[in-house]
Amino acid sequence: MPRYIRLKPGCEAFLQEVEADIKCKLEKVSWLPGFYSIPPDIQIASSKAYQEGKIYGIDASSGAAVIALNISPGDHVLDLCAAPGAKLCMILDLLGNSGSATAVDVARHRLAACRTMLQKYALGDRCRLFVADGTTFSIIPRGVYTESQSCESAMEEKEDTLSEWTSKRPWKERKKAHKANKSGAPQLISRDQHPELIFYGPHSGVAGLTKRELYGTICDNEVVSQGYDKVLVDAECTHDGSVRHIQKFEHWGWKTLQRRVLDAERTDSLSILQLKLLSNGFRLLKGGGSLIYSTCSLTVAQNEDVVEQFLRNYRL
Ligand SMILES: C[S@@+](CC[C@H](N)C(=O)[O-])C[C@H]1O[C@@H](n2cnc3c(N)ncnc32)[C@H](O)[C@@H]1O
Repeated sequence: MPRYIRLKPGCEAFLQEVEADIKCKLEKVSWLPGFYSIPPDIQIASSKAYQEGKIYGIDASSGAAVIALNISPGDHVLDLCAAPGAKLCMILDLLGNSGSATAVDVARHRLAACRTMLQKYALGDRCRLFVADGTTFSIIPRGVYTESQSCESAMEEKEDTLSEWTSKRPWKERKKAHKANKSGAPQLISRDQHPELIFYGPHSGVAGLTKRELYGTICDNEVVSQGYDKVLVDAECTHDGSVRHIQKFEHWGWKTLQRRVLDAERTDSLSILQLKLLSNGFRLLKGGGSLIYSTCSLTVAQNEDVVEQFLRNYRL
């Protein structure tokens, strides 16, 4: 199985330099712009090109899911299960200097890794990251504006206006994060917890909004005109379609395959989660927009069945 890399747009002139750096020839993937295949034994993590953010390690199948979104300039894109962020980086590269991307993930530590990746590739300008449950996430791209406001509440809100992002968090927040880190448990947000904004870029549309505008909700009818142009639901799954993931069972022991991949209770609850994520992603989609549902599983239960059930629910 070959491995794949994606060249950062604008770095095409460095192709030969990258080849010399990782000591192999890059084979262009004809159907996937910017993608190249390399032999499986090539390690890119220690290369200069990777460390300088000229190349990304990303599977061709991940690239295919993003290409299917058909991103156009100015699109507001929602990535509902975004961490660790390989597809999000590609979305932001395709958006360039227009539109915005909103990335959501239920796992704080995974989304924090995504933030690090955005910083490495200098892609955070038009992006905002929310730790939130994608099955209930309700924040629209540009904020909810309320027309009739008393003078007093307008004053109060002015004080609540979000200024430019700073990585300096109030000590209470830092203490909480430190405590959670120390416990070693995965930091997952619950369904009814308020979304937590852990990063936003200067052109993400957040700075200047009041918290009420940012977190305000609108009715489903209004989403038709104010929702996202493109939604990616790259749902949590059993990863059985990833050869590299399945190879890890050589190390974990094949006996654990039953528990990790084939367990009926786990796959049933995953299908329910997948359907909820897909339905909520669709709820936030603008009229005429496009949604891509993807998984890295090959099971019918996590793909065709979920989509079929979704279409039945919406009578589509
Ligand atoms: C297949 S991974 C996504 C990979 C990612 N799109 C990328 O390209 O790097 C699935 C992600 O879904 C997240 N997830 C699981 N349940 C979720 C939920 N209820 N809401 C939002 N994200 C969820 C997991 O934390 C995990 O990061």
